[in-house]
Amino acid sequence: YDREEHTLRELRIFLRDMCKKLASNKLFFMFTKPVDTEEVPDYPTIIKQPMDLETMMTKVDFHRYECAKDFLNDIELICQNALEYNPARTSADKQIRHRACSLRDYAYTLIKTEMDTDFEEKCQEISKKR
Ligand SMILES: CC(=O)c1csc(NC(=O)C2C[NH2+]C2)n1
Repeated sequence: YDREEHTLRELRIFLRDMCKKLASNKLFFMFTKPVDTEEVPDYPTIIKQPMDLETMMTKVDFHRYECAKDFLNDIELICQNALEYNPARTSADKQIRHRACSLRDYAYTLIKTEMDTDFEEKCQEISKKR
């Protein structure tokens, strides 16, 4: 039991660092906080499952991620939401779509290069048992 809790503690430390790195990149500022439904009233009519990096940091602290795959699923959600909400040919929409794709690719690459494969496999085994 303790060994598993130690593994998940180490995962949370890694994922907090991931959130920090992603949120500190100016390119991704529009993904750092929930969309303000006062400013953008049609957002919740289009995007049914909003996600952002600040919410993800809170989910880390609430032990909502048991492996990096679960974390990347929420990164994917941020990306898909942005592609859905910004479909237009305008440069504004194109720029947000490009940044959403950059966020996704940067997150996958950070995890692939900085996380030990065996460690993620151990986390996924723990996650399956729970
Ligand atoms: C987080 C997100 O995807 C987002 C926040 S504002 C926005 N889009 C716009 O403000 C307009 C540019 N075309 C609509 N997208």
